[in-house]
Amino acid sequence: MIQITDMSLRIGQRQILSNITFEVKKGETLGIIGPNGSGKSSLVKVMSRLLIPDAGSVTLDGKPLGSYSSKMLARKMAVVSQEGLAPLPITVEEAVAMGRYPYHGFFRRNTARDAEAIQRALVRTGLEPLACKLLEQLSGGERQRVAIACSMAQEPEVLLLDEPTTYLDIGYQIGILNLVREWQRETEGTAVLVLHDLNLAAQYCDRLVLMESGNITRSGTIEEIMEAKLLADVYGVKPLVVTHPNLLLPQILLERSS
Ligand SMILES: Nc1ncnc2c1ncn2[C@@H]1O[C@H](COP(=O)(O)OP(=O)(O)OP(=O)(O)O)[C@@H](O)[C@H]1O
Repeated sequence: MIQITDMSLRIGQRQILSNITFEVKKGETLGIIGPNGSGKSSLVKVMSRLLIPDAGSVTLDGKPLGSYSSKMLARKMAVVSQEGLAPLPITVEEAVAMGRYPYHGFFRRNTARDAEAIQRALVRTGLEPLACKLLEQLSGGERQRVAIACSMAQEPEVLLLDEPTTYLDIGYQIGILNLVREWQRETEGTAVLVLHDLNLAAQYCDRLVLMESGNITRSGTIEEIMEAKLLADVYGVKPLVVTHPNLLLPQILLERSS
């Protein structure tokens, strides 16, 4: 669905990403992990055309990303950025309605089809009771849910979520990731998730891409990435890899150093 080949990105004099090659397959959940500053957000920005690489290619459904009009791209792909939604004085419903922009522009009235998509996104994200509240009256976690509702109202084929669980308590973290999973089941959508929590990444992703200093150190199955020596080298910690007793997936336990 998305193919990135030999892609490199410079910003000013700085090499941010180098020789990135990987594929996101239709219907899968791909996790991007790696230490702070390793290039995960920059990679998501390239995948969503917010940053233009200076070498290599990025294609979506076989066509260069650059060949899509903004509206066509927004119908295919929705992005929830790390920054989330600002606490603006607009209602939750108005914010979610912005997700319909690619179908009619900002200044046209919502059609019945738009209203249906907005309502579905509000229900799916459990935001219906908050529909008339202002964003500025919501908690950070609730605003995060609004950002995701907005991206779902967009009815994309691919959702790119950059650290969707940052600042959220464990209940909200699981809630957000379950939401994405349910959306995928219902729509056969594709998801790319940047996650810091490796245990959640192992539970919710089909495959992982591990980044380090602007490069992909390894990409592969959960078992191939959740490997003690590899994670120790990349993160500089001493992880103990154990098997989750119910899910039978690798999970890590960390040891304090002194
Ligand atoms: N606009 C910019 N100008 C210069 N350097 C930048 C710019 N944006 C990002 N960088 C640098 O690129 C590198 C990768 O940043 P990026 O935000 O992609 O990393 P990340 O893996 O998402 O980090 P984090 O986990 O901390 O969010 C960092 O060293 C960062 O300082």
